[in-house]
Amino acid sequence: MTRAISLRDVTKTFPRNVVAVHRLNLDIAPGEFVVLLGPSGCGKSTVLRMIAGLEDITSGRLLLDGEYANHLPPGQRQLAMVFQDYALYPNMTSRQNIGFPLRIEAPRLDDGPRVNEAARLLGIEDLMDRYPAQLSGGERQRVAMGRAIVRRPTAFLLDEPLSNLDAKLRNRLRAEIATLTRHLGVTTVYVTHDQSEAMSLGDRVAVMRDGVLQQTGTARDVYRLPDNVFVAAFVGTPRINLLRATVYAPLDGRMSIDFGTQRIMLPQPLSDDHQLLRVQMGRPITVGVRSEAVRIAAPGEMRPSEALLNGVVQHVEYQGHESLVHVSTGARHAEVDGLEAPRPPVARGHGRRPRKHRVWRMPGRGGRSAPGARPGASEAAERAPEPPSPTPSGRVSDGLVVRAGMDVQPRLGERVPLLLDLDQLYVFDSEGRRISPAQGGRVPQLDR
Ligand SMILES: Nc1ncnc2c1ncn2[C@@H]1O[C@H](COP(=O)(O)OP(=O)(O)OP(=O)(O)O)[C@@H](O)[C@H]1O
Repeated sequence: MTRAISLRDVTKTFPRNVVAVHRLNLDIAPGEFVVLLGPSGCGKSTVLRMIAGLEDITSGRLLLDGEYANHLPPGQRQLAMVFQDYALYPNMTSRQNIGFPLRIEAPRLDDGPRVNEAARLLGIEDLMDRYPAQLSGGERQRVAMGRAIVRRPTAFLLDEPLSNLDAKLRNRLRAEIATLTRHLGVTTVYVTHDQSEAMSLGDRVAVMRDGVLQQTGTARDVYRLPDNVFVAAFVGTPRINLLRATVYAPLDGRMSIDFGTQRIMLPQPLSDDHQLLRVQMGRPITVGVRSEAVRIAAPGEMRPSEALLNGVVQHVEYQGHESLVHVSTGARHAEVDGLEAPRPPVARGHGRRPRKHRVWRMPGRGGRSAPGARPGASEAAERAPEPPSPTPSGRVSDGLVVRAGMDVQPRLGERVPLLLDLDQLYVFDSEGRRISPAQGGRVPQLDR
């Protein structure tokens, strides 16, 4: 049996007027796997605890299979919760820990068959006579999962169940949890602040910020069509580049986006999405550029949908199959409130002065130097940036992060041309709402 879970206008206020969750609406279908994602303190655990009955709902309604359930004690909800800290009884073996809920529920029942079944599903048959102190973190979490599934709950509520484990084990257990819940066909609500975990699990992701639900959708939709700048910044690795800009839309000239030190002209005729930018004329906007939407390549290789910017290489993160190149364009980066860790500022050239005016060459392509911008496509070349200069705090403004294949090996301080795919540009208004691409219209593609 599985469960539909609905939250209708649910608010949770703690003493001293701490609003942990504000008017949250979420419908979870029977058998669905939904991930609650958001930074620390955004209210994810509180939502889960309200569903479990461990926290009272201040206002709004919880429905289980369409029935009002705010008043039901936890034991009557048939939901199983798993926490990050396992919470196993240290003086009980795995077998006793897993069987414990059954012994409480029905002391005379022979729990053997159900405990064995849980152990088999989790592949922990050989660990059943060990005590928690004799188990690794991953094994303990499997036992905790066993204790959750043994009661054959109608839904799983998992609160960061893997965050105490190392990265490799986390990946493995993540896949196991997804397989197990699918096999059991049980509704699952999974809380995490790790966006890569959220993207790899679950049918849908619900992104929260400051107690408010920002967006729900498949991982792909949330990545491709973020409703606002917060979702765009929270979902995706490396984090989306967010640049402050202004739209210029003269009646008798071409529309352009001005980044302060450089400007890109939008191709004519304007696409429907670019038309939407006209009303933003003169207002501050935020332009979002994912690292796969910009490439380091000679202007001669520019495609019709691309525009040129110039920048200076600040830092290169070697990743094996590719590099993440941080390039300073002189554009100002937009800050997003409520994100845990802003990108660390990049130290200027690891202590070395970037070499000024080094000309970028494409390795293995005849060492061609970058010619000027294509007429009409961009004003980048005429207004190329100077190497990054320190901010008043002494930090260098952080750069645009660009993915580069192994055939591109830029050096620190090198000036490089950046080809920006205008079809993959996101534009957010001064309130952070996505203007472009419009819903249902052209959407940036993941695959290139
Ligand atoms: N019992 C409580 N009393 C007062 N405030 C609380 C209580 N529990 C949680 N809060 C507050 O409610 C807000 C949401 O907390 P919650 O634990 O739901 O966030 P979270 O997104 O799960 O965070 P984390 O990822 O760090 O666990 C926070 O500001 C927190 O300080």
